[in-house]
Amino acid sequence: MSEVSEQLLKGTTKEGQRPAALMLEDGTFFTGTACGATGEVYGEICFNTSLEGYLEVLTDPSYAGQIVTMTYPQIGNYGVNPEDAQAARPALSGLVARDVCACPSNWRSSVSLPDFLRQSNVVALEGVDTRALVRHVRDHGAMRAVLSTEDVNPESLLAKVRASAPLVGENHVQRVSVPEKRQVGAEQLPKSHSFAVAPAAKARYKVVAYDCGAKESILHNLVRCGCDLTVVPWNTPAEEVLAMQPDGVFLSNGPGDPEAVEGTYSQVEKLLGKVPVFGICLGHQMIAKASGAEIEKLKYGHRGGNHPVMNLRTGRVEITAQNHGFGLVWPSLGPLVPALSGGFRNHQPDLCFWARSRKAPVVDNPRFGRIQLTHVNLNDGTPEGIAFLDVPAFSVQYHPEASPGPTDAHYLFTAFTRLMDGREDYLDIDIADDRLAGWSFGSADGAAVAGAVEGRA
Ligand SMILES: NC(=O)CC[C@H](N)C(=O)O
Repeated sequence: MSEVSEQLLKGTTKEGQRPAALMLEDGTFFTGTACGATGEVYGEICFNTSLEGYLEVLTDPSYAGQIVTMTYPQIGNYGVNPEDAQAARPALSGLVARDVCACPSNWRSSVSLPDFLRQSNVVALEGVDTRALVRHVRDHGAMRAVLSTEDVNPESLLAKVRASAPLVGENHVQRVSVPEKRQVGAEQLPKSHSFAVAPAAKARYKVVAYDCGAKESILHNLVRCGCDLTVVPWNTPAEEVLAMQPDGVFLSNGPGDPEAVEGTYSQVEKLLGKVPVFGICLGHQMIAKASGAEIEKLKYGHRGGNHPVMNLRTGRVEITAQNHGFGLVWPSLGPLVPALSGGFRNHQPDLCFWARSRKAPVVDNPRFGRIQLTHVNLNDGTPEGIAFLDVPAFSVQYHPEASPGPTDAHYLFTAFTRLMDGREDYLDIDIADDRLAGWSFGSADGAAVAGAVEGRA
């Protein structure tokens, strides 16, 4: 027991449920009860602060290799509606929660969360003091963890977690990408799509989407904006993509360490400048890697539905959904272009600097010319969006599709269609214009917006 932290936190147990335990690699130990599948799983411990959307989190392929803790204390209250799932099955390693509801009340629900976890073979633990766990990760950083319903012995769990593989260096993308190409069009859109108030725009853009573990809602948003999608595996050669003569290429989100996804970023390097490119999250990191940038591992990442991001071009703050553990090192993209950067020094953004500046600085990238920093996270000042000024490409680290989360950043999908239209002002979109894409921000008149979409198509 000597190696095991003093902080042995006893969780609550529900009658009739099997005991389960979570051990972190630094010896911090939590106990509670099993509320999903039984077994023993390994992964990097992380936490998500969304108040709702647990099914979308559970089925987001970007969580492969991670044990996710939900900070909201009651999880499962509204059950599980398969139409909200982001992939056919969960890819995460395990789930940790304070209290999981076995008797949901919701007309859309078809199964309770514990039943879904068991059917999907997700090992889950409840009864944990998730506030203590999250504070620990926040103070000490992301680390390896083991979650077990088979073994609750601290010594043996500690030995096992210390022998497990770290997230860094491992390619998790290859196991969540599509095995072969598939088409996604309006017929694949779910019948009930929260916030969508109009039918999908007529398909006008032929887009090839690299699937590194794409969330379905990202693909659906692209379709709603008028994209006819050919979804291809993560390592599809650029030549094959260009031979399809697409109007644009999309790079999806995805799990794990971006450094390990050379199969994608080496192809992106060959696509930039030849076709309009848009990337989200891992897709953004792929574009950065293709441009020779450095990527850093964040202390404990950003995961939730309430992260403020400033659009440095407009000065507008968006409340965004986030899920990433790595980020771009902005100065590594190239030397600053002082004439376009308002006299700022070229350093990694920090909160005070960017909150005051509201300038979108530009660097000169040796491979692709001028690149502008378009978005920063206002919680910690990290870079969250870039736009290339000499080739048609842009990307964001956060999630305009939300799912779960607010839809403030939906305009980025519309921006992609404008980029494919060859518009220079593609990024400078007013939310009112974005409503033409058939998206409600809580107050839209559905009929009027639907009419506008018909007119546009
Ligand atoms: N959601 C994502 O695409 C995550 C990207 C990457 N795996 C990260 O953690 O930073």
